[in-house]
Amino acid sequence: QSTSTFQWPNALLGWADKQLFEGPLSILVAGCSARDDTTVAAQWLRIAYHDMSTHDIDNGLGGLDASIQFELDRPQNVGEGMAASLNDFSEVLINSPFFGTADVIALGAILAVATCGGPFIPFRAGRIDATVAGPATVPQPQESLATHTEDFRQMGFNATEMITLVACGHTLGGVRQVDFPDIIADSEEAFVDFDTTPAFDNTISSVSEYLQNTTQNVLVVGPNVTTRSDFRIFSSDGNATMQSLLDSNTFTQTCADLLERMINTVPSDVTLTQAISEPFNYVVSEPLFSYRNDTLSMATTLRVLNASSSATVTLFWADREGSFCPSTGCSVESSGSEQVLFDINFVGVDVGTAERYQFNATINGATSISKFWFEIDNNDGSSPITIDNNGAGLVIQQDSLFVDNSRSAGFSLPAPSFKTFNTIVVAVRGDATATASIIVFDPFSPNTAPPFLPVVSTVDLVLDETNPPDGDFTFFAGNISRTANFLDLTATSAGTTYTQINFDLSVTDFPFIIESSS
Ligand code: HEM
Repeated sequence: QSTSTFQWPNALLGWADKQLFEGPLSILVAGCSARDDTTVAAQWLRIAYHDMSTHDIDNGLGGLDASIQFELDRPQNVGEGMAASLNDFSEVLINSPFFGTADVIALGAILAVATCGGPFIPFRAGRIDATVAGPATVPQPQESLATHTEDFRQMGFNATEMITLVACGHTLGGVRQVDFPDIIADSEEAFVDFDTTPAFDNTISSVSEYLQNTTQNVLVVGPNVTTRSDFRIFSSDGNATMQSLLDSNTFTQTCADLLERMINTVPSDVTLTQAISEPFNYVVSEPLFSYRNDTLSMATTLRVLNASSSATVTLFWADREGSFCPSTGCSVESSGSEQVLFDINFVGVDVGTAERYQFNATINGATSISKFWFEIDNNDGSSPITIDNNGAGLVIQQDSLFVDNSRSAGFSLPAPSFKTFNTIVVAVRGDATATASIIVFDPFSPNTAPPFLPVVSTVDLVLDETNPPDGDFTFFAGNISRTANFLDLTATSAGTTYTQINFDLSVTDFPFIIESSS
């Protein structure tokens, strides 16, 4: 078993891998053409820097914490790209109870740099979103070199690192006339790019064009001398740092290191996960259960990196007492597989191939399941590989409370309501005297302008008249938004409370029922 696979369950690492390698942000940011209203990469990098700029190394507060959502009315955060980026991040609906907007901003910066041909910066997740604005500490172009040097020191970067970080940032995008009419007077010019290539590079870039005195960067040569902040910063050490960045390997490597430090600048009480730079070897999706006629069904998938085309993959499980039951067949071969689409390919990052194997296990309802594991036989004479969570197995925390995958459904109501919703049916081991509720996490924000905050609500479930008791189970139901992606379940039955946290709704495959008016 590979060490590049995390101990299951780990909702944060699983989600971080999924959003980095298979998530929708790569599709949204793909392409790095000259700056216009359709290219988003540059503004995604800028927002990460502005959000990080609230860090104060002296007291450990601030950093990349999504406080930018509450700071957009400040002159230092002027820019149409700011609200637009937050809108992009909100629309993809990838926030979750443990993966906030700050993680999405960091991920956006990584993918923006990659799609423009820059280095692929490893991703750490686990940032904590601020709930209020941070201090007003983002440097502005009209401020002095001394002010900027002190601002960057406070963020954790010395004077040389300041020069480099600005040069790395200002190889993408440029200045918008509507945002900075004092810098670009000509209202006919919508954008003035920092350099003549949209790419993240130094060959024809902010660095070489600056040193050759051919730069068009308005923060270097703009008519307004007061706002030539890049000129003051770049020349502050007699161009020594800029000269060193002429070497393209130095440029790429130094930018990779500093941008990584930038996006990982977080309040000192925040602990980030391990760095992820390649997909985990094996990823197991949320097991989906359903109970019918005394039988428990479990569906799950296993993603295998660089899978062999001749592989046979088998799911095994142990019953409630922990025993394995070969005679009654506690194992099932995968029902099929599909090639994984690594969306990160859209930004030019090649992470190899993977196959996702599907499993549908039919489990004796009375003896149930306590844990499962997988075996991969490549059928090439090599020993089969066991995927068993470092020996512990993939443990089902309890089998007395679960979302019933085949009884839950999506609905679309006819006019005049036109409402759409999911009806979540939850199975509880117990009778009608049990109670059940769910905490619903919906990443869709009703706000039309930042902050785009997720909606978290509690729904008390009611006894489900359409699903009469079956075996030991009674069913409870409630309606939730179709964009909700995570649930915490709680039920109390005969004095015992059961819980299941972070149930991943995004992998469910409920039927969708369109009701007609007749
Ligand atoms: C003293 C420090 C800095 C100042 C005064 C400054 C100033 C500016 C200004 C005025 C713009 C134009 C924004 C607009 O019109 O929307 C801009 C754009 C940009 N800045 Fe900076 N910046 C600084 C440092 C940085 C750093 C450290 C980074 C990242 C590492 C960065 C990344 C960017 C990017 C990518 C853009 C282009 C945005 C776009 O095209 O939408 N900046 N900067």
